Amino acid sequence: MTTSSLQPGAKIPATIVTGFLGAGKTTLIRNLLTNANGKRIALIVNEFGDMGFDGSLVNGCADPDCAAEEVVELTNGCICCTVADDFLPTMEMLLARDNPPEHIVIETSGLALPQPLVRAFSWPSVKPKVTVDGVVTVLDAAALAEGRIALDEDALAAQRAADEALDHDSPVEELFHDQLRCADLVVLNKADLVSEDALKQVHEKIAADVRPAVHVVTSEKGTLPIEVLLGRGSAAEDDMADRHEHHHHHDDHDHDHDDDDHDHHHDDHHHDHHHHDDFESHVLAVSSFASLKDAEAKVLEAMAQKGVLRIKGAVKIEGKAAPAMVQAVGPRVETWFAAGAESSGRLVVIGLKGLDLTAVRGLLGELTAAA
Ligand SMILES: Nc1nc2c(ncn2[C@@H]2O[C@H](COP(=O)(O)OP(=O)(O)OP(=O)(O)O)[C@@H](O)[C@H]2O)c(=O)[nH]1
Repeated sequence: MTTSSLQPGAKIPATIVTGFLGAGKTTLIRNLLTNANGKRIALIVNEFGDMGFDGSLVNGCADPDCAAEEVVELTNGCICCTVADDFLPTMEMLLARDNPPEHIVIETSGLALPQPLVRAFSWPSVKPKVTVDGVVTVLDAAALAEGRIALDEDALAAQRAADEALDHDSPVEELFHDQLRCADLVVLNKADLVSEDALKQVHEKIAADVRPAVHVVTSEKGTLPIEVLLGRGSAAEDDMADRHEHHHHHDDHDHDHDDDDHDHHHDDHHHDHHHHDDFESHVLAVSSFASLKDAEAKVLEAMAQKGVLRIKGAVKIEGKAAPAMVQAVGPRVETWFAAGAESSGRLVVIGLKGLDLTAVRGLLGELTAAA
């Protein structure tokens, strides 16, 4: 099965993974690459060393234009390159390859602010070809439960002092808030190390810093389904207004009111009997929709049901030969006709265990026998 659903000529989606030292970014990404299912992912990191790839996963680079130490090919078809000097040249080099990646994942250094990196995607050589699919902020739930941002705050301070590119005047808490504010998905990692109650408190503590409609999921060792991590379609580079950096922070609560519903959604799907979120996915057979608009409206409504994170598939629209592709994540639903494609007449619904399947079925269709 291929997970690629790019429209022809579509921009390559890029996912930015942020989070402080030791939060579990590398662990999460390693997991993601292992479960790439043949999707060709390019990974941009500051240091290869961190990734801990074993030799069997690494090949020499086939591209004569790139220095071997800057780019490595992984045997699962993925590529990994380091940001040697600057982010943009690395990106341009990736885009110029004969066989460009299907998805780009960028691991930021723990102290980098995501906002300036997202803005770099508006650069003329990059903007037409790539879009920010989502900013994933990984948090160390164990450290946060103890009232710390990183378990090893001394190491964090040392990392900070050593990095001349950083603005040393802003307190580390501000960086933390900014990483949260820019997130399209927040991962509360290391859930195995904390109690249910502590996890709940951490969740409450960060809630005000997370933008409305952003999901907070918990994980152990960053193990999350690829569909939850990738394909969020946030186009963050065109949506910076609400991802502001620290200084406007106090205004945030005003925005939050109209989205109380969403916030409740996040709040009640955690902390049942397990320390990490379990996910479930269902395949629904959909008869047909009256129009693209009708499909969009129903899928949007289904996305608002408790626990639903993602809906995708290809469905029939009455009177149309071409099937409509459906991609939905968070508050965004995209539909488009894909001439020549087969309509599976099916939608895959992915979400947290216990999602409101009855409501979703009422809106979209029936479970297929295979599900
Ligand atoms: N117990 C537990 N340990 C974890 C979990 N996730 C990661 N770790 C461990 O935490 C340590 C840091 O994880 P990394 O993935 O290297 O963290 P990072 O955010 O990439 O850290 P830097 O690259 O140093 O910024 C490693 O020893 C991991 O094995 C988790 O869910 N539970």
